Parts: sequence; structure tokens; C-alpha cells
Amino acid sequence: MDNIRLISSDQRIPLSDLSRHFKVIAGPGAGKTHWLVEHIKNVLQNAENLTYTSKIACITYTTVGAEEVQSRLGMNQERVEVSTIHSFLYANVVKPYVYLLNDNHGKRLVNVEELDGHYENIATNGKIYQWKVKTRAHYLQDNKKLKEYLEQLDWKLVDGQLYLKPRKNYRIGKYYIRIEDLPLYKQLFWDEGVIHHEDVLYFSYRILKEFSIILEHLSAKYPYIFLDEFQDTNPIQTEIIKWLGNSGSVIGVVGDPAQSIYEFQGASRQDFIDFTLPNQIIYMIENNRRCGSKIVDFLNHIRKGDQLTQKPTRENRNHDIYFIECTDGPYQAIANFNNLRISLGLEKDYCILTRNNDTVKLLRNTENSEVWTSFSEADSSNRERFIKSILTAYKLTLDTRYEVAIKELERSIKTDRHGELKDPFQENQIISPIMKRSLAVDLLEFLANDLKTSLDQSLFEFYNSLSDFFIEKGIAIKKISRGKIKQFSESITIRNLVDNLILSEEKTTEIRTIHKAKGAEFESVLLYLPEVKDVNLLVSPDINSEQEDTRILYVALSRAKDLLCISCPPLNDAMIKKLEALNVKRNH
Ligand SMILES: Nc1ncnc2c1ncn2[C@@H]1O[C@H](COP(=O)(O)OP(=O)(O)OP(=O)(O)O)[C@@H](O)[C@H]1O
Repeated sequence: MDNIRLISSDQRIPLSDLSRHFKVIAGPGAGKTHWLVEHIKNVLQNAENLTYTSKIACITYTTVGAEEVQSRLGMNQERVEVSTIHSFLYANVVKPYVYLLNDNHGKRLVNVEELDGHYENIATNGKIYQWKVKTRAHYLQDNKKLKEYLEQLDWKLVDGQLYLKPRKNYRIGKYYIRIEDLPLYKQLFWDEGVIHHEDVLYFSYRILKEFSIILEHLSAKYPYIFLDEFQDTNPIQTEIIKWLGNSGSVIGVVGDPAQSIYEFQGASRQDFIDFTLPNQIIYMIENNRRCGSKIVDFLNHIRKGDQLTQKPTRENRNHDIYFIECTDGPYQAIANFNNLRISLGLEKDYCILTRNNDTVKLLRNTENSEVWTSFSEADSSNRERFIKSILTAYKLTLDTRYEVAIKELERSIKTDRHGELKDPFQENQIISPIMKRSLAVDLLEFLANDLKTSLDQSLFEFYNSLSDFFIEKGIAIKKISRGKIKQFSESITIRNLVDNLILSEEKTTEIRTIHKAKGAEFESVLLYLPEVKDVNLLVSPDINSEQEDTRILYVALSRAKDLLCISCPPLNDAMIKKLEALNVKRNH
């Protein structure tokens, strides 16, 4: 702890230290985001090396995080670029420079003329078929498994080289997939100018490594680069940020090792712990301004073994922590939780958190099914992608994220570089980018009106009214008139599609996965634990474990400001005693 400086989230760092690299370590509710925003203002006011052409880059983990920082920056936004690492690298490295990368035969790696943004990796039937032809892999017959496998490919950094690998290696039927065949899958997309989110880091790494002069240009443009939630950095990102630090940018990273929860996606908590740049200062904030003191005590128990012990500083009513045994299923636990909130006069925001999407669906009482997969199997004209994008936009409006919804709709109206509309639109129709934007705005209004009262209409009906909407605008989409897609679209409701559509980020929904509550806070929280082994983790936690289970629960527990409840299966007496010894009371 000797070289760590303790600060509070109100404290500005002295001007003499503004141009030093730093790392801030702080627990939940410490005010990391608050501190970072104030620090940015401090740099804007006082840094001498910030010129009219340079900017501060503030990199957040999610788009919701970026929106939050932007709104807190208020008037100071112009000189600050707030974005996720993927958006930052796409705009500053991939888009302008990916044309520099060639394959072994000197052919451009990406069709740059068609390049427009980065997308989720979706292995469509068409792509799977093309890949099988290229690799002569027709013996792989289980397409469903293959799709799952290809969609979770990721880039791994090994000794300075990047390799495409599956997150979990498994067999498709009797066979393992040859690793050397995997890049051919990506190449199919790149040839069409489509790159995936994970490819942004791959291309950026290669471009900056092979053309290091670009690093100097970037450092001149961004003399200050700050990164929030850096405990979930991944090795490729860490390397790029270090290069930028060594080429002249001042790098500041902020995070909490105990809240690293994306290791399953390749994040490396150790990278944050070890992150060092020359002359770097390390700050630590010990306060917790969010949670009541009983919650902070419980959080400190979960976190024991870590270098940080939090001090509660919030003046609030200090409610007990409760566990609720689910003897009559999850709905009874939710009802108990709601009764408790109301009896304590806690009627503001709340959230029910659980580990995985299937449990979220169970708690939301959603009919769980593979509707989207069936949709893509029944369709051959990209309607699945189109409708998914449209319904995603609809869900975003429910989350009051209108600007992001319009962007999503603009992406749904796909065009080539000449502005010619692609599937499922009819051929030979051209629209300009301005028309696309205004079409997206009108489409959003149409969705709000059409879906508000009629989520129970069939996909077939919805698609037809969508077609009418476009015809009014002078644009034709391919009709659904026969075959598998007609049968499918008549048998499925929009509600079923919407309920089974999982957004990567959520802001206002009351039942969520823990991962989607990262950075958020609520007056009351119910943590839903389906198994006794999860309760065991609370009683005997290991915050530094290789497995991230304890940390995931820690993130959930630390979202609560006033009331924290844990729902679990019926427990034996020994376990109840252990919980009570930790001041977690039984709620009947
Ligand atoms: N200096 C401050 N003055 C007033 N309020 C503060 C201050 N610092 C933090 N807060 C408040 O404390 C709460 C927690 O802050 P914030 O969300 O920034 O924490 P965090 O460290 O980013 O937490 P987490 O790691 O859990 O995401 C927020 O409600 C924030 O507005």
C-alpha cells in the first residue's frame, strides 16, 4: 500500500500531476465515474498540452456508460470523445486505415468500399454453407451446433500474435473443427465489408503494430485517454493502450478488480492489477457513497482477502439485509420482496437480478423458445436480421434510448456504397443517407403506434403493415407469399419475438442479468439465487478466485442503496445460522 495515495471522490489531483499516467482502484459506489468526470473537467480547464485540435478520449465499457458520462459532462462535451473501446478504435483506426492490411496474396483483407460499422457475429445458413464449401467440411452435419461454435469465435493474443479460437472448444458430432479453417469463416464476411465487434480489436492491433506511426498520430490527437471499468479490459486492448501511453498519451485507468466479471469473454482482471506505465501514480478511494452501512459490512465480508476494505459514508436509513426462501416458486419470493419494500416505505426504483438469461425469462414469465433460430432457418431474404433490428429499436424506445434506436433503424435499412437497398428490400431502389435517417425517424414513430397495442399480432400481419409503411414512402420490400417463411410468420406473435430478443444492454428493465446491471444502482435489490451452492458462495466467498462466480454476486449485491434481499431455495439450519451470523436475516 506504500505507493498508493488515498483520495476521496471529491478530490482533484494537483496540477503538477495532471500529465502523469494514473490508475484509480476503488470499490462499488466509490464514485469512480463521478471522480472521472470531475477529473476530465479539471484537465479541460488546466492542462497545458491540450490544443484546439486535440481531444480527451474517455472510454467506457458500455454505450449506456458512455451516455451517462456524456450527460454528466454537460457543457464540456465538445472537447471530449466519450465512447466504447470498439467505437473509438473503429472510428480512429479501423475505418481510416484497414485498407493498409493485405492477405498473403497481396489482396486487401477487407472490402473497404462496403465497410460500414461493425456487427454482431451471426452465422447465417448461407455463410455456414459457403464456409463448408470452402473448407470441404460437409461432414459437419449438426448446423445448429456449428452455428453456436462459429458465433463464439474470438481473437486470442499469444506471444504477440493473434489467433482465432472458440471460447470453448467442443466437437460437432464426431469431429473437431480444424483451427486453420476458422479464418476462412471471417474472410467470407470481410469480403462483403462486414466486420464483427471482436474483429475491431484484431484489426486495430494489427494496424497499430504494423504501422506504428499511426500511434503517434493518435497520441497527438488524444493527449489524454481515460478508461473506466478497466478491470474488464482484455489483453489486446491492454496492449494497445500501453502502446498509446508509450507514444505520448497520458493514460488513466479506473476500475475495481473485485468487479471483474467478463473473464468468460476474454477479459483479464490481472491486466488491470498489473497495469503499469512509467511514472504512473496509483490512487485508491476507500469510501462507499451508495450503500447503507450494513450492506457495506456484508460487501466487505464478500471482499475479504482483497487489499481494499470500504468505509460507508452515506447517511441513510440502515435497513437489515434479508434472505427469502423460495418454498412456493420465484413469484412468491418477488411478492415478499415487494411487500417488504412497501412496508419499509421504499417505493422508488428496484431491480431483480439473476445470473443468466434463462432465469430472467423464467422470472419474467416469458415463454422460452428458440423463435429467432427458427425464424432464420425459415427465411432466405435477410428478413430475420431486418426484423430483429426493428424490434431491437422498439425495445430501445421502451428503455427511453431514442437516439440509439434511430441509429439501429438506420442500420436495419441496409444499402451498398451506391445507396442501393439490400435484402429484404426489392432490388434497384436507391436512397440517400439523409433519406435513410428521415425514414428511420418515421419508422420509429410507426413502430410506437403499431406495436403499442398489438404485440399479439402475428409476424405475418406485422410484416404486411411494415410493407404498407414502406410503400407509402415509395419503397418496396419483398413480400411474404409462400413457403416455410409464410407458415412460420403466421404461427408466431410479435410478443414472442420481442420477449425472446435479448438486448446487449438494458437501462430501465426491472428484471435483469447481473451483467446488465453493471454500473447501475437501485434503492432496493433482490438477488435471485436458484441454487444452494450460490448461497454457499456468499457464506464462504473467494473474491480473488480464478472463477468469477463470487465477483458476479458481489456486483449484484453492491447495486443496492437501501434494501438488499437474497432469494434462495429452502436452506438447512446450519446454512441459516451461517447467514444469520453475517447479519443476514430471514424473511418469512
Ligand atoms: N463526490 C460526490 N458527491 C456526491 N455524490 C457522489 C460523489 N461521488 C459519488 N457520488 C454518488 O455516489 C453514487 C456512486 O457513484 P458512482 O456511480 O460514480 O460509483 P462507482 O464507483 O462508479 O460505482 P460502481 O463501481 O459500483 O459502478 C452515485 O449515486 C454518485 O452520484
